[in-house]
Amino acid sequence: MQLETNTASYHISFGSGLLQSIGQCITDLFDFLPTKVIVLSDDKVAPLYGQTVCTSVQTVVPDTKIFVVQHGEQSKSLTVYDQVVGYMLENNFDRKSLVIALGGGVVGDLAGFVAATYMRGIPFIQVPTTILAHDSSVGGKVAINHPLGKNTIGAFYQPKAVIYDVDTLKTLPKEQLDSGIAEVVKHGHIHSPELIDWLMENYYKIDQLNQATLADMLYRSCLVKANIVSQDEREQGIRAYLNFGHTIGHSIESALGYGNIPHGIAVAIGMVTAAIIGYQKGITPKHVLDQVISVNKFLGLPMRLPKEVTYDKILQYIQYDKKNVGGFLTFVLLKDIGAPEIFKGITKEEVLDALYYQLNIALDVTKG
Ligand SMILES: NC(=O)c1ccc[n+]([C@@H]2O[C@H](COP(=O)([O-])OP(=O)(O)OC[C@H]3O[C@@H](n4cnc5c(N)ncnc54)[C@H](O)[C@@H]3O)[C@@H](O)[C@H]2O)c1
Ligand SMILES: O=C(O)C(=O)C[C@@H](O)[C@H](O)[C@H](O)COP(=O)(O)O
Ligand SMILES: [Zn+2]
Repeated sequence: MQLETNTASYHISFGSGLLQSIGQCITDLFDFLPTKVIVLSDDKVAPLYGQTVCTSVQTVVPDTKIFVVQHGEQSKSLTVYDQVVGYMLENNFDRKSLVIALGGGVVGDLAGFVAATYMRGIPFIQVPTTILAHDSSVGGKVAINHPLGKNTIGAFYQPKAVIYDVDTLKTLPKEQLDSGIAEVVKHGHIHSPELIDWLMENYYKIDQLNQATLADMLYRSCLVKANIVSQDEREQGIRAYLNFGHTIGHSIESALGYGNIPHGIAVAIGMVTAAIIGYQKGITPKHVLDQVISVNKFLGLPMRLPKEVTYDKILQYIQYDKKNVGGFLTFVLLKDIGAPEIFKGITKEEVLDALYYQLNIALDVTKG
């Protein structure tokens, strides 16, 4: 799959055994080989795949080093960013060096932000290893978190390539499956009713981690993402649709302290809240709200806020959402499945009403 934006054009490869060929990819991508390569990974992924990647890259760039951060959302921080940049400076990484992000969305966002800012920008390649990272590795949003707001320190900076070796998914813990599927559901709700149907029909194989079905799902979901990003790289309009469920989702993540809920799980809850807000405003038809709820139920995705998150905290953190303009809360709401729209000026009362409603349906669903 090729993604064309205003600033870049790059290939997203899906397949088996791709980690072993990253060295060759680098040769194909660059007229002049990078001077040095830093492979950024985390302490769960590096022991599994770090050596394979480094060995492949070292065949073309002998000066390749791996830098390993702790796994988890806490690594998307200024502190860890500072450690990576410090390491690169001390080891004489220059403007012709290359960053490779080997891992899930945390490593991808962090490494991308390092690449975007190190000496005002050096190239990077995304090597995603989670299901969720089909979303994070494509499209060039790179960021770290501030304690007050998710991804509030970041950039739009496209990778030179995305290399998705689906063999890596064999070691992904099962609990990461749901989080990744939530972003597939999001892509379906905003752009592709067919993707939702496909997901429901194929869920048995997905749940069994059937590799071919997983690869098919990632391809279908990436198509949606690539389509939207190619039309609106810098979120001047329709790219905000990709934020469906994220206003509340990000607030839940911030309220719990980063790393205490997987991103996709928070988004799954946020999609239900957004569907309720839309329903209560007369924008989202009841059958669409019902479908959002039933898809979550079918896939075993949660419906309600974690008990520890108070409504006050949600109202506090939604203030820092990047979609807000001039202090007006902005939500992506559904007019239909596959037909989102951006709504400015949602009030805190409307959000609170939706959260009460959500608690009640969540209780009903649990009873049922
Ligand atoms: N930039 C974007 O457009 C975008 C889109 C969606 C999400 N995100 C960001 O992505 C992050 C979440 O990404 P994630 O869900 O991939 O989380 P993650 O990167 O934390 O990975 C989840 C866990 O799985 C482990 N892991 C990863 N790959 C593995 C493998 N193949 N085998 C065994 N273990 C493996 C990791 O060590 C980690 O513990 C969030 O910070 C979110 O904000 C960004
Ligand atoms: O690519 C996008 O655009 C998205 O919104 C994708 C989201 O799934 C992702 O979580 C993104 O990082 C959220 O963006 P943000 O601008 O709200 O931080
Ligand atoms: Zn997301």
